[in-house]
Amino acid sequence: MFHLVFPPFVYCFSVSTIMKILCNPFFLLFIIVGFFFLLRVLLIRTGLIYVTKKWWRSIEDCFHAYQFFKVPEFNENMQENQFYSKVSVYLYSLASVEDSDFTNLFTGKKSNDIILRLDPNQVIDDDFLGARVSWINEVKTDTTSRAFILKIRKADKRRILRPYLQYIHTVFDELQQTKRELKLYMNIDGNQNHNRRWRFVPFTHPSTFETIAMESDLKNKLKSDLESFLKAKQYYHRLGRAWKRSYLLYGPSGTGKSSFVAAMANFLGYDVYDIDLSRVLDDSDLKLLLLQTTTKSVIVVEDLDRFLMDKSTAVSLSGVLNFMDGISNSCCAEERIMVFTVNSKDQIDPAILRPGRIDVHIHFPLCDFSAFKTLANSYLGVKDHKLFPQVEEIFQTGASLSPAEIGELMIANRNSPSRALKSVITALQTEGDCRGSMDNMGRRLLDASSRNSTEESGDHSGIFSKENVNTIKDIKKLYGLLKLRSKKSQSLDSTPGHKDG
Ligand SMILES: Nc1ncnc2c1ncn2[C@@H]1O[C@H](COP(=O)(O)OP(=O)(O)OP(=O)(O)O)[C@@H](O)[C@H]1O
Ligand SMILES: [Mg+2]
Repeated sequence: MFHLVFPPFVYCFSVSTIMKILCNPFFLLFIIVGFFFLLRVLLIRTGLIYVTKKWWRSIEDCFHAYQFFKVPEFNENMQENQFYSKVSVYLYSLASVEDSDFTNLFTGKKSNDIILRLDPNQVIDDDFLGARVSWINEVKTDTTSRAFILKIRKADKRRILRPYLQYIHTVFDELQQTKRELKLYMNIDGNQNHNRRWRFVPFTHPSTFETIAMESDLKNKLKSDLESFLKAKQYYHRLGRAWKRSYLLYGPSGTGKSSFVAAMANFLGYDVYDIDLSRVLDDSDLKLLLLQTTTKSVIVVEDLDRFLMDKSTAVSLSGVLNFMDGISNSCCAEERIMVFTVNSKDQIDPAILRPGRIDVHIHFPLCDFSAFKTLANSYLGVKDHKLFPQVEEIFQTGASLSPAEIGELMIANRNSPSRALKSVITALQTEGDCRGSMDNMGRRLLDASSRNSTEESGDHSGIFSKENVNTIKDIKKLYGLLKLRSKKSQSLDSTPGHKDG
């Protein structure tokens, strides 16, 4: 038989003493705090906290009346609602997007950037002046129309709505100043969707004025032309003119016209609207597209001459003219640059080129020795080389290639500048000489001659017609003559009376 024997001090705690300790408020407080601490740890560790918050919120929601404000993506004229874009930028800057239950992840502008995108009908919470508001990313699958819905408590509305909307404007402006992600808009097939005609992707073209091989004087002139355009809002308004400027880029294929458009957009920080004329239904569809562009944008129509000559577009000449004039209308007038690219001005109707429709004509020639040196510097990191004199000599014979062709040769041989230069020399001697043939050299001569005659007399017919250019010998003779003349003239021929930008 065993007996439990406790140490003597245990017998000191009588039941009444234990009761006393339990009823001690400090002990009770300690127990309660400890309990809540453990509960919190449990909720957070297991993620039950989120479930609890959701329950709590739905209970809370039952005791409040809410008001809803819709911010649609387009207005009734199908023009983009600027406030929608602002809300979008604002919401993506919120930490709650990162904390939300579900978010889409996409590659950003740089390949190692990751950006978050809301799912259709996803809800994002925000706090403002102690009040909680929610945004719903409404996407209707049947109409593809999108909107943000602001949900705000009626009790808070009077106090916070206006300052909150103002706050969104301010945050947007600040974010725009620090980083603006440019967009490249492309028109989608007119038959597919009559409402949403533009689709965009981030505009990531790396071309800048520094990477374009172009006569430095001309480049500087163009830069200051754009700079003064940016500052000329008051000036244009005082004249009662739309704050816009139109450029015609003309020259053979691969001479940098498209790259220049990208450089312009990057320089101005403008979005690009690239109009594919083959996807435009008719003249009024083209106007609708213009109507749906936003301010601070470069609107580009590439290869206009090809479309008009091949008739591979449903848009007529008068449609194009109306489109060019349409930008003067108040609805789509502000802060827009319009750019048309063509291979040659010869086939273009003079009505398109008239002052007011085109303000600045920029010629993109095939490579000369100076452009070649710029390319060698940027593609190969070579400022001077023992093969340069040989290259210069070949250029002097009239042989030439486009910057695109020379660039490709340099990229392919970028590990060995000597090999790259040798391959350029070989190409100039073989293919470059072919440029002296009727098809290419003749075109260049006609291009150059029409440019000179345009600048000097306003006559588009050109001094040299194809019939006059018969033999390579003739061509080289004429080319030498033209080179002398073209040295005197400039490639930037701002239309008289339009030096206002
Ligand atoms: N002047 C230039 N300076 C630097 N790179 C150039 C230049 N011209 C062409 N390139 C390079 O050649 C390639 C083609 O140029 P781009 O597409 O701009 O020519 P394009 O004149 O628009 O041709 P196309 O008339 O065929 O559309 C680009 O990769 C570009 O980097
Ligand atoms: Mg192009």
